Amino acid sequence: MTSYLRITSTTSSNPGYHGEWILGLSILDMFSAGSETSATAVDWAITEMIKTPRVMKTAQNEVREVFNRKGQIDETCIREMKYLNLVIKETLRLHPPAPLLLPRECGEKCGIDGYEIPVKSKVIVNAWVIGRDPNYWNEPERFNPDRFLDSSIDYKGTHFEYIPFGAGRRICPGISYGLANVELPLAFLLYHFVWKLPNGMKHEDLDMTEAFGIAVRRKDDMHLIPISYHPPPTKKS
Ligand code: HEM
Repeated sequence: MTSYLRITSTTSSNPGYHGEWILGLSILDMFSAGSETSATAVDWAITEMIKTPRVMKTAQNEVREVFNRKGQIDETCIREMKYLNLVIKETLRLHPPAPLLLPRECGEKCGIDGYEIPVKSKVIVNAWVIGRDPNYWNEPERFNPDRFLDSSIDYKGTHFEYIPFGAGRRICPGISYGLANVELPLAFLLYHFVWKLPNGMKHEDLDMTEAFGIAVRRKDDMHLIPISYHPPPTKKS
């Protein structure tokens, strides 16, 4: 996204000024890089929770407890939802929405695992495979948010076994905004509805096939039945 560099190197007194056009591009970057990735993460989080009802129940209990206690539903409550945060971390481990990050060019000759990587080689880092590497993760294919309990591993690109937002100078600049775009919709979906599979379908039979693309979504849309949740009446003092 060269637009970020160029916006600082041009001024309105400059005859070649393209500031508005570049700003437009930056905003377009935000929408294109930010919406598909966040939507994909919400989609996979719901899918994994439907497949693992214990996790759905725990997350839903937490969200309802916080919202009902606070008496309001807004982003200030999200910080209290520790388990929801674990669910999102685990979702991004198994389903990093941008699984191949951005391509890199090798700046100097180096070696990885006995392979010589010549200078100027294009290098693609597979965050999807790294997140499922049995050398670093116990039962890597299992959706288990508890693995992040008491763990210092986070999204900031310093734990190379977990890089859903990438790492280094090209790390995603939209981490906080991206997470908010996942946390809030998920909290609302968990708060307001009980989710059921249609036609007597069992959660064990859920199809988890992925569709290949820049963002890796579910191959087929998931159909769920939402049943409205009615909060308990508040006690009058
Ligand atoms: C759950 C949400 C998101 C995920 C998982 C995600 C993931 C990523 C990843 C993996 C990269 C490549 C990093 C690398 O190669 O090291 C990236 C780049 C980028 N992301 Fe995000 N992203 C998310 C949300 C957002 C949002 C909300 C925005 C904007 C507001 C955004 C803006 C960008 C931009 C502009 C880049 C390119 C950075 C560059 O060219 O150096 N992303 N993102």
